[in-house]
Amino acid sequence: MIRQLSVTKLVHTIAIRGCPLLRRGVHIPSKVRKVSDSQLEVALARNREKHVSKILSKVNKKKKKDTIDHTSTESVLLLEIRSALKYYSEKNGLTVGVEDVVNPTSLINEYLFSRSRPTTIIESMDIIYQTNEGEGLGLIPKSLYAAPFIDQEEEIYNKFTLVKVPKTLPGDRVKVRLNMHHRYYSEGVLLEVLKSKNSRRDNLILCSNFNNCSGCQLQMLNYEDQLNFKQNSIRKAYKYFYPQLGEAIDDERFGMVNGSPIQYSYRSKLTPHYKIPRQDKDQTLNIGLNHVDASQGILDIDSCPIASPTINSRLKEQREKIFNELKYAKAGDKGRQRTLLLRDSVRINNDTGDFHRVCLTDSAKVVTEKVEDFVYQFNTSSFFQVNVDILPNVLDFMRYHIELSNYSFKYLIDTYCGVGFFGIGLSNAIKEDGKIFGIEVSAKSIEYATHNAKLNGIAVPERIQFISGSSETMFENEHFVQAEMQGSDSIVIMDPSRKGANESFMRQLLAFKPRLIFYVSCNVITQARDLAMFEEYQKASPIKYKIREVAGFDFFPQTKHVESIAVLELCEN
Ligand SMILES: C[S@@+](CC[C@H](N)C(=O)[O-])C[C@H]1O[C@@H](n2cnc3c(N)ncnc32)[C@H](O)[C@@H]1O
Repeated sequence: MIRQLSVTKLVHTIAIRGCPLLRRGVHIPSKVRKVSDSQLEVALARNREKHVSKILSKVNKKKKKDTIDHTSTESVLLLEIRSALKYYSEKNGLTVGVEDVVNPTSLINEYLFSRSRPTTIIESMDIIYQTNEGEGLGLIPKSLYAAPFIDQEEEIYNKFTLVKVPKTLPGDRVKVRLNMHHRYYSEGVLLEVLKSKNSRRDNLILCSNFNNCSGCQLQMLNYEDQLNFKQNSIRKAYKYFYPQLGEAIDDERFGMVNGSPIQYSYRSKLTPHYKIPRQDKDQTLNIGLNHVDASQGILDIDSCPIASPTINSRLKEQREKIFNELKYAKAGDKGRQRTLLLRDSVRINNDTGDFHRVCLTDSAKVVTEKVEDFVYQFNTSSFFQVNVDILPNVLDFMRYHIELSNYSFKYLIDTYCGVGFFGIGLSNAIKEDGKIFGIEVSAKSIEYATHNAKLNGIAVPERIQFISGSSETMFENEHFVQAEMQGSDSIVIMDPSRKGANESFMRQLLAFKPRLIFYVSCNVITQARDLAMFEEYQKASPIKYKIREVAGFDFFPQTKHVESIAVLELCEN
């Protein structure tokens, strides 16, 4: 089959897959047709569209990153695929391994581009496994559909395609359309749930966009089942990345998830996006979140049931505004993607102390939040948790563990501190003559953390001090060193972003020897990896820690996400 491809698509294909198109007789510009794969890349990069080299470097960078990051989504999916096949094989007395689900290059290429891919409908497929991304996996014989797209029959004889389908559960029988094919799996789009032998309850789904929106994954489950799914995600992460914990992971309390006080209307921030149409006549404008089928771009949404009521009413107003202003879009802005900011904030009446919630849309405005008796202010680009209702429960959990230590702590060290949430929120949990240190890489967040300390009447720098810098530099910071803090008097909280901490931080943490450590994480995969690394360092050291508890908190009901808090205590020698 001869097909015209844009240079961008061609380069993308070459960068990702090698140059399969040459072998398949796809049209390639004559200037570069008779050259080797690498020459082709260079020729395209030098001679054709300006952005080609940019695209190549981006793809290469991603490839490079992926090869070293075992915690990337793709690497974890491969672990999940192995688990799914093992489970399926054991259940059915078969041996299906990853080698049996490999997609040949010709098949991958055939389904690469949304505009030209074949329409393949699988009328009936059973979902056998649920990944930690909340997607179902089903297995179909390749002979069912792949014969026209392969070079040799052996490539499909007795082979399977593993199909990943969002919004499905083990026990569902589904009708799907096949989309992109990757090396070990394919993407399926759910067309219909034919039958379910599981706890699916479609009548629980509150959102009319649920099937198409990439935001939520679990609305069809009752809340208890959602929490069980999340506990299972925590357990799987530890089994994959910290298997040394052994049977402890199977304990029924391990990773048990604390529910959110509210399961809808909890999100205090929403950032829908839209693309300004290129043509004046083309007034189709979708303002919303990504479609679950990536080839469909942005899904238009006019309300989101997990977002707060103030956000939803403001969303309607903002959408109107954008539609009305479309005709005034500057030529240079056409085709550009824009993000709409919707941020809940508290308005406090200084005379009465009463407060109510409003929704901000201007990124220059300052957000105010109230958790327990503390007030926090920050700019819209600073990090702050978006489910404020669950935060008192998290602080209570930490206070419980502090009390359990039966020790009067003098120091609280809040690493990756953002605008000071934990340091300020737990400031009463240490001795009156003690001190709190916070460190954070964003200088703007540190400005707000210091402001928040003062706002809440905590003496800066005598009682609390926030330092701008990378968390690893905390341990050599002059103020930190001058305070002559003893690890045995200290609690360290670490709350890194999704990529987790790093070797240097974990080594310094061990050397500092805090009595109690809270590792708060929005990515349990990197948390488990870091704690396994921490255990490795302990082997060469007399300092030993025990994991007192790993608990989940459901910061994002209806979605696949879970916050995991690991509590580590120093073992007495
Ligand atoms: C998940 S947020 C937690 C913020 C805060 N603990 C809270 O709950 O609001 C992670 C924070 O770590 C910061 N960060 C990322 N890398 C860092 C590093 N190497 N050192 C210090 N802070 C970092 C980010 O800017 C972000 O504010």
